[in-house]
Amino acid sequence: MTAESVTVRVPAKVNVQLAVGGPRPDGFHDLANVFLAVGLYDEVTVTPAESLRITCSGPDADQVPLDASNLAARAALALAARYGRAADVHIHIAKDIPVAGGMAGGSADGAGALLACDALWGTGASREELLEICAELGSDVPFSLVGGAALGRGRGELLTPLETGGTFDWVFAVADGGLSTPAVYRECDRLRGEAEIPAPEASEALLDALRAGDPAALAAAVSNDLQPAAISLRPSLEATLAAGTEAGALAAMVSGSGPTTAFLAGSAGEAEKVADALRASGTCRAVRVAAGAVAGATVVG
Ligand SMILES: C[C@@](CO)(OP(=O)(O)O)[C@H](O)COP(=O)(O)OP(=O)(O)OC[C@H]1O[C@@H](n2ccc(N)nc2=O)[C@H](O)[C@@H]1O
Ligand SMILES: Nc1ncnc2c1ncn2[C@@H]1O[C@H](COP(=O)(O)OP(=O)(O)O)[C@@H](O)[C@H]1O
Repeated sequence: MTAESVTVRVPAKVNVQLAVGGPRPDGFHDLANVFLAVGLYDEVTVTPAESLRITCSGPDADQVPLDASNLAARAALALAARYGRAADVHIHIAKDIPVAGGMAGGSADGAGALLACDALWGTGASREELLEICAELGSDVPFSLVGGAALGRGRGELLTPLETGGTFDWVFAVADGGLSTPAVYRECDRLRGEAEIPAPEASEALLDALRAGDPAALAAAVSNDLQPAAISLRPSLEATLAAGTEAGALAAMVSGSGPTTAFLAGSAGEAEKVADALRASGTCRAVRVAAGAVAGATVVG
């Protein structure tokens, strides 16, 4: 690694509320998407190179595309195009966030590569410009840059930061294989049929619970409109959710579009107990423990 490398650390997310409106003419759905950044991280390192190249390491590395469809490559190309320069970097992704798991790993890499290239190239781009590029890359990418807790409106890209009054302890059960986000939204529409869909709104009780740092109150208020669709496409998630509930989790839910399932615990110690029980249950591929809220994309070296 040369002295010119820049490394950015970017967290995963869990959606503590995901309220989904009806389909829009552009194919997206309006959301009230309450994001919480949690301490599972990808690290994105950019180094000057002859031309754009991507490598990836980590347990799920074989599932990450290494061509121009990778969100990190798209981020580098978008920033380079805006500043009239070549995207001549080697991007290395040290991936710890489960792939296609509903934890925004690809979005994290997009935000990470953007911030890393910006620092390496010294573009002087404003925060607003970076957020604009993030929104072009994907609905969840702006949140990966910002982190903490935030309400995402529109398709999730219009962020309002939220206060959190304490740390929330989570357990994540990683499932075998991924779920396609567009397929889960389509299944949500199919299950809803002709029903009238109200405009999505953030729950006041949920925002109060975040502000108070109260896990029991948060557990009572969490919701995910994509959960029935994820379970419809992957019925085995029911068994994982039941195993976490039996183990004493305060709340058990699908993380975003899934198939990762998320369990809120009352303390770090409780989280370890839930994690042990999930590991023993044989209902998932891997179990991770992480707390949030944590900071968004951050230059670490
Ligand atoms: C569901 C959520 C919850 O945070 O994330 P995941 O759980 O998959 O990580 C997000 O809405 C995913 O955001 P992201 O993965 O960035 O989606 P995008 O790349 O913008 O869009 C991919 C596809 O998802 C669908 N999509 C996405 C966002 C949205 N508000 N409405 C949609 O219908 C569309 O079919 C779109 O073509
Ligand atoms: N840097 C990246 N890391 C992971 N997946 C990526 C990346 N760039 C593009 N993708 C694609 O995005 C899809 C969604 O992956 P990911 O962002 O991890 O999940 P989710 O959208 O469920 O949070 C993957 O199947 C993969 O094809």
